Amino acid sequence: MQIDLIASLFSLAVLLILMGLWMLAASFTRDEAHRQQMRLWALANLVMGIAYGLFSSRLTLPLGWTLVVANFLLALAYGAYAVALASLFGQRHYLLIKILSISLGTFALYYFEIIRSDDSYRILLLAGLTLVVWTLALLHCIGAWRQQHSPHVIFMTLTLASLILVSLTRLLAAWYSSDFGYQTLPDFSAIIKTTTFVLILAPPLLTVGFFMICADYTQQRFKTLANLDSLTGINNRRATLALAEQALANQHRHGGDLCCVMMDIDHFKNVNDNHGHAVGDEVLKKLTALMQGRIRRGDIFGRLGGEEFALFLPNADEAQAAKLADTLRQAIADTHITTTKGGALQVTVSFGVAQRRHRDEPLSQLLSRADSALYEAKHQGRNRVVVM
Ligand SMILES: Nc1nc2c(ncn2[C@@H]2O[C@H](COP(=O)(O)OP(=O)(O)OP(=O)(O)O)[C@@H](O)[C@H]2O)c(=O)[nH]1
Repeated sequence: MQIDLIASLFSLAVLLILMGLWMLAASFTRDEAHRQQMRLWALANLVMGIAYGLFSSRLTLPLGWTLVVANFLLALAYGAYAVALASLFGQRHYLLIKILSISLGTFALYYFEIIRSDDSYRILLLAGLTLVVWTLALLHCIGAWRQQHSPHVIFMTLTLASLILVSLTRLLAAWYSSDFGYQTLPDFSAIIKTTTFVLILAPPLLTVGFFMICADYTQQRFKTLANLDSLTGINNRRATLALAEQALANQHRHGGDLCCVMMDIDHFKNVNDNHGHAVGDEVLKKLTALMQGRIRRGDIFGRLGGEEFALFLPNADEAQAAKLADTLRQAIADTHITTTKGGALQVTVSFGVAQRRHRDEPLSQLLSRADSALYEAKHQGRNRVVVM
């Protein structure tokens, strides 16, 4: 099979520029959390498009300089891919290693292409140094894959692994062949044909993979946001009750105790009326942080709405739950909450505790009993714990 390499390279250049523009446009409409990474990737695609455009015009432009500039742009674009990946996955960038590899590669290119006109060493060095950048990109993907087995991260990992394999093959081929080069394009060896094919295919595949990972992340972020209370950042009512249902189902299966603690800030209306709604919001946030710092990892804590919170304690009986509730109550009562408006204020909280009576008691009933206990605490004068 004869491959028209020049036409393939030119088509790839056009494809990459179009993909870059598409990614850039998409970055404006997508979740802002990944906007910067998408723009960096888009820029890399545009740069890579220019690089492949230069490669395709190698027969019309001065060959040596065209190769040096095009390969430099290519390395830069792959470096940007790796940085965008690291940033998307929230990992270390290893910027210094990436910059060093790209700089060394460019210098080596210049030296072997312009000064010594030695194609074998050019390919050898370029393969070696791009290998470093691709390996880092691969490590970023493996790191992300370990945290979550997303099919798109696996796709990206496999594409990068193929690139690395191809790069190694070219490296070995360059090492063992003396007249290795592209000048006799239609006749070049099967190894070069295959590896070039993979190299050409990789950037669009990686771009699609990157876009899909961004889409996955956006979906996950929105899912998480839908479960969080926007003011305090803890579970909202829906998420709290869903987690509580899970805890009840676990208790049903494995046994053990389970308690529900309902809490409500006392006379919170006065805080709003006397200090303003913004201060009320600050109080809600600070009290949430205070309580969150004092509960166990496996406990389920959430804001049911307004100034009402719920805490579900797996493997805790009534006495333990009441003890924890009283510790929280005391800690809150002792805290002077400083607000951005200046001055400190103190609030108290009432607590209602109920233990699940039997393994079949539904959540609604447990909540209702905890709520009655809370009502009783308010009725008895507030700032207290009542067990139902
Ligand atoms: N700042 C702020 N206030 C809120 C928020 N949600 C509910 N509130 C206020 O919380 C107050 C609740 O008042 P009430 O239900 O009368 O209860 P309370 O004043 O705490 O009195 P008791 O519960 O009987 O001790 C109302 O003034 C609501 O406007 C919020 O997100 N931010």
